[in-house]
Amino acid sequence: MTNKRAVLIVLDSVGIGELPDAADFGDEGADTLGHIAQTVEGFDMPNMRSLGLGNIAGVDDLEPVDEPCANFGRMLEIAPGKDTTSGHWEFAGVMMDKPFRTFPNGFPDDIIEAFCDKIGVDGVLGNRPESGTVIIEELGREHEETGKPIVYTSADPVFQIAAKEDVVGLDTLYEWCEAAYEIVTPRGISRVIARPFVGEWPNYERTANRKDYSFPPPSKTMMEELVEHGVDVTGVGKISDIYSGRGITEKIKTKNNDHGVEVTLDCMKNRNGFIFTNLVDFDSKYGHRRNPEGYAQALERFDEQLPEIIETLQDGDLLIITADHGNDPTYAGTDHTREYVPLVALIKGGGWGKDLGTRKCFSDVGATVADYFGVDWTVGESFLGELK
Ligand SMILES: O=P(O)(O)O[C@H]1O[C@H](CO)[C@@H](O)[C@H]1O
Ligand SMILES: [Mn+2]
Ligand SMILES: [Mn+2]
Repeated sequence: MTNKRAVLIVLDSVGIGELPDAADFGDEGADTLGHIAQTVEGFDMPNMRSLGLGNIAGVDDLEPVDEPCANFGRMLEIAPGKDTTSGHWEFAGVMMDKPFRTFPNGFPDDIIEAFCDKIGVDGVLGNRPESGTVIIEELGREHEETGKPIVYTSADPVFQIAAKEDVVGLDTLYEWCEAAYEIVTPRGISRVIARPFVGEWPNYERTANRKDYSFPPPSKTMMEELVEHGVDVTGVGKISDIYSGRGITEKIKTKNNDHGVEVTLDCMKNRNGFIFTNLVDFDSKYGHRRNPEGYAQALERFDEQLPEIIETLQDGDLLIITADHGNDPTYAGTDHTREYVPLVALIKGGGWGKDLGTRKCFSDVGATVADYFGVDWTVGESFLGELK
């Protein structure tokens, strides 16, 4: 058992500018944070800037500070995907040799037929890449009349099933997802997602009963190594789902970003070990919805909460704040964007103001966390020494 604490907060989708291979993903010029700053008048994150956010190479739309109170840098993604799973697995040292499969024209007949046979329905609605809110508004009434599942995907390797809670029932929706998981994961899809919704057309609302069924990581995660060495790992938000529970000793689901921060603070006060949080609203509520104003407000809200996070750290605690991919709310389409992610890191009572440079892969995060707990881990390069 350890009495140390490391806190990793992933601001889901808060990218800071195109990666060198962005064109391969159709994402040239994407810059989530930069374009929000350029589009939304008065946008600022003074507390993140005081940690060094504006000092990061390429972050040109937020003012740098003379003496950043944290260490700062940016990270390159190696994984051949810009989805949440690829990014998070890379944090944990799971390197993918081939990308997951995406279905820009919808799922082929054999997949849909196998799915329908297995759940006993005579067809699905949708079956194309689409925004989840757009597709339920378009097909929700037909779904209410027929009871057929709304199936859709995105630029991510995901099979998503939307159903109205009072039409299909949550248990049935979850059974459909389990059936789909058996069919689609052998075909290179990383995740099946239940997307329940409620309400009356056209004011449907998606609910927190969303459930993700993730393909397990193909190799050991850094967190499994921690657990083997007696370090507790608490996953806050969708962390446990992303790793299929591997290396997570306790999972705490959250309703929204505020709740995610609240739970993280509570864990910091009452737990030891690795506290690993994902704040997904930036991505799901604003990035995919192409809503820069909402995105800016959510970022400013996190920024307001940051001082309490810093104050709650105890001497010697490690804090890392980063992101898993971009989702530029001013970019064409409604999908993620291939971007650098920011890196802000400190040890309470340790050094500050160091430029951690451009890290060669997201796995440096996992290597640093393992190093912090004194656990041997070979994937990625630890920057712990720079923080002391
Ligand atoms: O548009 P919605 O339904 O929010 O879906 C988004 O959420 C999925 C998983 O995070 C992404 O693949 C994207 O399609
Ligand atoms: Mn994500
Ligand atoms: Mn997303």
